Amino acid sequence: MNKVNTALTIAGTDPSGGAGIQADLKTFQELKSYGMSVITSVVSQNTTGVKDVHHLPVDFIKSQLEAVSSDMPIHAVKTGMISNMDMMKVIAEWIPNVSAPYVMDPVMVATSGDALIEKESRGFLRDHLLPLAAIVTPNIPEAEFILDEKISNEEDMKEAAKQICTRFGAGAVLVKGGHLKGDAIDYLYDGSTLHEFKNERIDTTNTHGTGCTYAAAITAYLSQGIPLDKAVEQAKYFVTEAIRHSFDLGEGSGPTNHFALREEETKQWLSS
Ligand SMILES: Nc1ncnc2c1ncn2[C@@H]1O[C@H](COP(=O)(O)OP(=O)(O)O)[C@@H](O)[C@H]1O
Ligand SMILES: Cc1ncc(COP(=O)(O)O)c(N)n1
Repeated sequence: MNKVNTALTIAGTDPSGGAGIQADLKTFQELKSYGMSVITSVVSQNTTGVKDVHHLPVDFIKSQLEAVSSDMPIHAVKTGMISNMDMMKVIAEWIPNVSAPYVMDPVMVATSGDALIEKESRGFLRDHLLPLAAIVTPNIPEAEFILDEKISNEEDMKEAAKQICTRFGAGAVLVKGGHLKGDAIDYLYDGSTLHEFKNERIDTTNTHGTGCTYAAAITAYLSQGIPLDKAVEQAKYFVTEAIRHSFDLGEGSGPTNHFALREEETKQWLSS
């Protein structure tokens, strides 16, 4: 019998394929986890920004969650865009029934600057979903909102990772430094140890969906039983290569390349 590890994403969509559900499923597939998805909102967006949003009825989100969990094993689960409090409540009630690591990407604003969740629901996300997560992956503006403090440098990022973990109760916190200048550095605090993940900053504006892709890669590796610090280390490599080999598609911030590792492998194979 074929054995496979499964990963579920609960998020909004991106018809241009670089972010949201589409980025998550591509990443799961590349990393050889069986991908499954529950859609929260259908988003009319592309590399230039969000045009329109259609929220699915909460009962329909519940129905999708029940359909997948009543039939399929779930080895890791990730959430992305959850637009409002009613959706958050349904998901927060459902998550504890799944005995699998939960990766929370606290999506608030897209790279284009468009808001993806209601402003007044951000606090609910922090207070009710974040404590359920094995790992939460805020970028700098998201970490600033969670703590209500400014984050200007690496020392602030390290402190923010610790504070979010201890004050709000996530199992681990990965503060991502994509929005600072200099090297692309992220800090993971797992409740006892601080880990640094550092890569050179790649000179590109093609960063649409990087946060989704990174969190999805962590989810895929966790679904395979890889320990958290290794899962983040490998996911950092995956997202860096996805940015390095990103595509100049669309008029705005282009998408990352989810099959970049295959290109690297092919190059290594050809030169060996
Ligand atoms: N230009 C870049 N070159 C290399 N890595 C980057 C670049 N921009 C972002 N990253 C990395 O991509 C990941 C996503 O980070 P970030 O942009 O902070 O999140 P988000 O997409 O949620 O805003 C992080 O590992 C960050 O360090
Ligand atoms: C449905 C959905 N979810 C998340 C993002 C954030 O993407 P980014 O990583 O570019 O901020 C997005 N643009 N759309």
